[in-house]
Amino acid sequence: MIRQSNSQIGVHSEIGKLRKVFLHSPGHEVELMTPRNASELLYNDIIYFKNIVAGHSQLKSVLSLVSTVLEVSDCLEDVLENEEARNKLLDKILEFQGCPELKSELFALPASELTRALVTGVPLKRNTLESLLSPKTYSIVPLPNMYFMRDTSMVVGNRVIASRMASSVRFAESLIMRTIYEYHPELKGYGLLLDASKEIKDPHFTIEGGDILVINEDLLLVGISERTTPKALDTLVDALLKARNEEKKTEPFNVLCVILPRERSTIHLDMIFTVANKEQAVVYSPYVLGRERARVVRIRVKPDGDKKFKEVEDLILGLRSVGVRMDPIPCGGDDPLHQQREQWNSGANLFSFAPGKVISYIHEHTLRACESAGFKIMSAKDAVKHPTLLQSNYPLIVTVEGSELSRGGGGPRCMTCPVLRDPV
Ligand SMILES: NC(=[NH2+])NCCC[C@H](N)C(=O)O
Repeated sequence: MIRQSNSQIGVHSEIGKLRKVFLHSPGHEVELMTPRNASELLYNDIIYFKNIVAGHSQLKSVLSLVSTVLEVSDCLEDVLENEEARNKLLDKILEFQGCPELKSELFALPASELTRALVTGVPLKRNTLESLLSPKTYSIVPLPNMYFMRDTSMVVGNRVIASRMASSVRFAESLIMRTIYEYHPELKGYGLLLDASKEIKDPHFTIEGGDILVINEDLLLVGISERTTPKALDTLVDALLKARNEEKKTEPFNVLCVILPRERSTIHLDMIFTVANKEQAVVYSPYVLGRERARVVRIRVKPDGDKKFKEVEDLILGLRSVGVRMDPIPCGGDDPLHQQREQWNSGANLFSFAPGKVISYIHEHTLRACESAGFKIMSAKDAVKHPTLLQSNYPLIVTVEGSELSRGGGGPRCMTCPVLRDPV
């Protein structure tokens, strides 16, 4: 059953005024990384903890001024009080981590300690010859990517997608999110649009939130990438069709699929394209507009299930073909040198908390391009001092310190998972 008014879940755009958002403030789990395991843990480098905490808390303080902020560990702790939730989640995590013998010990922990154990990991006990000689360090691996909340679940329309992560080091994160959506009193009851988290055994079925952009009620942008497969997208399209038919929607809907290069800096679509205002998007021009631009396939789906596939010229024209105007603002400005350097550090990855109100890292050339496109720039520190300026009627970018955060591999959009936005 879908609740419409006083709905506690609902995302119908990338820019609607933010009401509720998930964050995870990075903790000890990111300090457990070493140069040896950084790349396996999906990091570009080991990072300096104090600086990422400082950068992230700037993000959180700005978002707290404009929206309810849900800390995922608080929500996890809440649901772990529920025995059924605790049981199911532990079974799933222990199964894929291959250590069911830890069940009774972990089950007995208070919710706060169990939360900590699940996020910062459980070291392998060296109490048998096998474990003594094992190359593993952990029975349950820590979750240093958890502050990239965007990827592990997403709200599309009034329903939730639990992701199937491409990398096993992130599996537990999506299982945690799935459990929160199923059991948390503030969030439960909305029904899953797609539970991809259960597809752990199928490597061809992966889908992550950084690849899904909700442009409007009838249009999704999806990256087909190292992280999101065509098979998962086909399933999502069918799930959307079914949900829309249940909701008695009579309009066709469109999905624009952007086939991304498989490079470290383009793991998700939101690394090359994010929406900053009603008709403006920050883009990595070489892959959106240039000669090396990504292929884009439009899928048009009618309520009777009829699907038409068509390759379009580029993403901006693809958007035009479905009635959406988006003027590109070039990440890094016009110089290919700055474009590459700033995109690598998540310069195209911005987060909108209202139409024309955006959070970005500090990238000089990208910010200058945004200024030329009509945005004023303000630091997070100033925003906290003068919060009324966030309500101004001009387009505004609030900057957070991201030089260390970005080395985890993502930017402001990656760190946020909107749960509720006002309609635009
Ligand atoms: N939506 C995003 N672009 N997320 C970035 C995630 C970065 C993270 N280290 C990973 O590789 O999974």
